[in-house]
Amino acid sequence: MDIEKVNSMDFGEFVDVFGNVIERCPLIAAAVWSQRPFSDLEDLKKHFFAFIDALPQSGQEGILRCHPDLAGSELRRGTLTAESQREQSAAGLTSLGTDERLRLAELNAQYRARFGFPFVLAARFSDRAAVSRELARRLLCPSAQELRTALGEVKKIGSLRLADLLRADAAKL
Ligand SMILES: NC(=O)N[C@H]1NC(=O)NC1=O
Repeated sequence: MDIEKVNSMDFGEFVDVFGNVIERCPLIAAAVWSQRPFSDLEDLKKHFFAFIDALPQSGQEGILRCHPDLAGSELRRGTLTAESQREQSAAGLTSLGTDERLRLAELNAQYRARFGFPFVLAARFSDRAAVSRELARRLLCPSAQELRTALGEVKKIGSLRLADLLRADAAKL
């Protein structure tokens, strides 16, 4: 999809297409639409990220809380968004053995109890061993640093989703 196509989208179409660039936060796409036209993909991405950066800490933590746990109950129940399902599957989290799943669940619970939001990691840049390792490592980080790290991961996830959307549509042309 070229940027002219993006710039020509009405509000409803834009939110339909870009509403899950940031997991379960269509409000961000709704706000970004008002800032069109965009010069290119990078510019579009910058608007998504600037919105996140401008939020107060409570809003940034809210974004993190919209993310499902990695290898958590939503994956087991089949209620993940299509994007999250693909990402967790790519990291091998859909085929964990019981022990590994329970260990991740325990680490996820400890992380949430410590920081007040779920552990977020761009699963497509990772694999099942690295997810546990990172989770155990980040559990020990100071809160302010951890908020920054987690928001960086949200941006990595968003970048990959935006790139997919623009590429996928190009393939159809
Ligand atoms: N908790 C968490 O990191 N979830 C996200 N990570 C990812 O790559 N997709 C998600 O839904």
